[in-house]
Amino acid sequence: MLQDKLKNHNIILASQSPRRQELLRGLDIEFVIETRLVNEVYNDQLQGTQITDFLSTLKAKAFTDLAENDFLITSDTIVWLDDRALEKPKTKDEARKMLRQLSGRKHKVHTSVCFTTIDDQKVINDTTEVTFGELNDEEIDYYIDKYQPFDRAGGYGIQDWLGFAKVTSINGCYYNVMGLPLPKVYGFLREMII
Ligand SMILES: Cc1cn([C@H]2C[C@H](O)[C@@H](COP(=O)(O)OP(=O)(O)OP(=O)(O)O)O2)c(=O)[nH]c1=O
Repeated sequence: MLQDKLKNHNIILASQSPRRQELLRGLDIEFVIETRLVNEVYNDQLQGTQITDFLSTLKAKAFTDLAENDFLITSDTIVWLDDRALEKPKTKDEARKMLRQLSGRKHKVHTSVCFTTIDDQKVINDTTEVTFGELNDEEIDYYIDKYQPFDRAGGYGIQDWLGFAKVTSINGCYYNVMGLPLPKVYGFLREMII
């Protein structure tokens, strides 16, 4: 089993996201959490998964002191709509604007995961299509005030009220929307860890 092979490795999840921590725990893998400050800036020529590939790799760059058996996992998620990335909203107005844009439409959620060891680095990504029903202003304000989605890409969490009430369909991995494409991560670890 993967769990036995992983005993020789020190898995580090470099993420402050409570969702990512909870999701990785779901794979029954032992890991430690270590976060470092990263300035998440990218070239605006990048599109879709190019952005998340770049940012997940950038998050790994802060770890210049990996030990022999360290296995670092960094990740990034964006909402992609009308050829633009919706990241985490900084203000209530920004969140409101994002949710109005997402209302009644289909968008993509891209997540990349970067795996780094002392002498190797690989990036995988996954894309899920999410369709929202119509959101009115009362619902949008209720959601923002109660759930404060400022730490969630696109200003929403599929795992909370808005997801329950308004996501009418998804095409692809649910966990990818929450921040980690778990079956892909598990498959990758099984292949890579010997
Ligand atoms: C779309 C969506 C995003 N999210 C979250 C997952 C990520 O935490 C966040 C996207 O921001 P990220 O910049 O990918 O991650 P982060 O800053 O939260 O954490 P870290 O860089 O330390 O790993 O949005 C949800 O929880 N549910 C959703 O439905």
